[in-house]
Amino acid sequence: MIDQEKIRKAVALLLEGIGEDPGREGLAETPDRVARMYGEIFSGMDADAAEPLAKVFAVGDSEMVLEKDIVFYSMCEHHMMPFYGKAHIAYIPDGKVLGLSKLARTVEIYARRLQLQERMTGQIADAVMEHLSPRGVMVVLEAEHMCMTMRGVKKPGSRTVSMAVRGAFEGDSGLQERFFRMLQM
Ligand SMILES: Nc1nc2c(ncn2[C@@H]2O[C@H](COP(=O)(O)OP(=O)(O)OP(=O)(O)O)[C@@H](O)[C@H]2O)c(=O)[nH]1
Ligand SMILES: [Zn+2]
Repeated sequence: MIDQEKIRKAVALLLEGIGEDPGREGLAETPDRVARMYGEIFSGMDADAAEPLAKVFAVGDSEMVLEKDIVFYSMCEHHMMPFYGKAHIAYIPDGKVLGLSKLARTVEIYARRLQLQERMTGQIADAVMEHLSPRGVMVVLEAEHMCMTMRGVKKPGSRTVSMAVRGAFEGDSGLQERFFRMLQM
């Protein structure tokens, strides 16, 4: 559970630490604003992917389903700076499909935490496997990390691509190629 009072105190201290006066007019409400903002951008801390993934629809035989270009914003756990980009998720149903919005809701749950891109990629794949039990799932995330663009090595435009495969996609380069072909369509 997010402790807004602790965040407010920490932000006031942070302002002092960078040499600001937390009491000056423009900053007076900043600790409270940041606490509310963190409540929003870390809302995934209190969320469980079991909830969006609980509602499924029965289907007969079905081919690969790809939900692509799901925009996400997350925060890297090393610098607490944003990383953001797109998630692409494919699964091969085994008699059940998800409501279309549910994969995007699952991405939101894992993005709105302090994250590592690779861990988030695996968590999305594992959640879909666990709750939908499809024949297989493949997740690709592409993102720009502000800790690499605004500071540090300063390489704007560089993107990190991560992928996770589970079930039928594991070791099946043909299926993985079909994923990338569908992504390009
Ligand atoms: N693998 C991985 N690395 C990340 C992610 N987000 C940030 N990083 C990296 O985490 C590393 C932290 O490295 P450190 O050497 O501990 O920190 P630093 O001195 O600030 O490093 P620089 O960013 O190189 O200045 C950096 O290389 C970041 O680019 C992520 O999602 N996945
Ligand atoms: Zn970082």
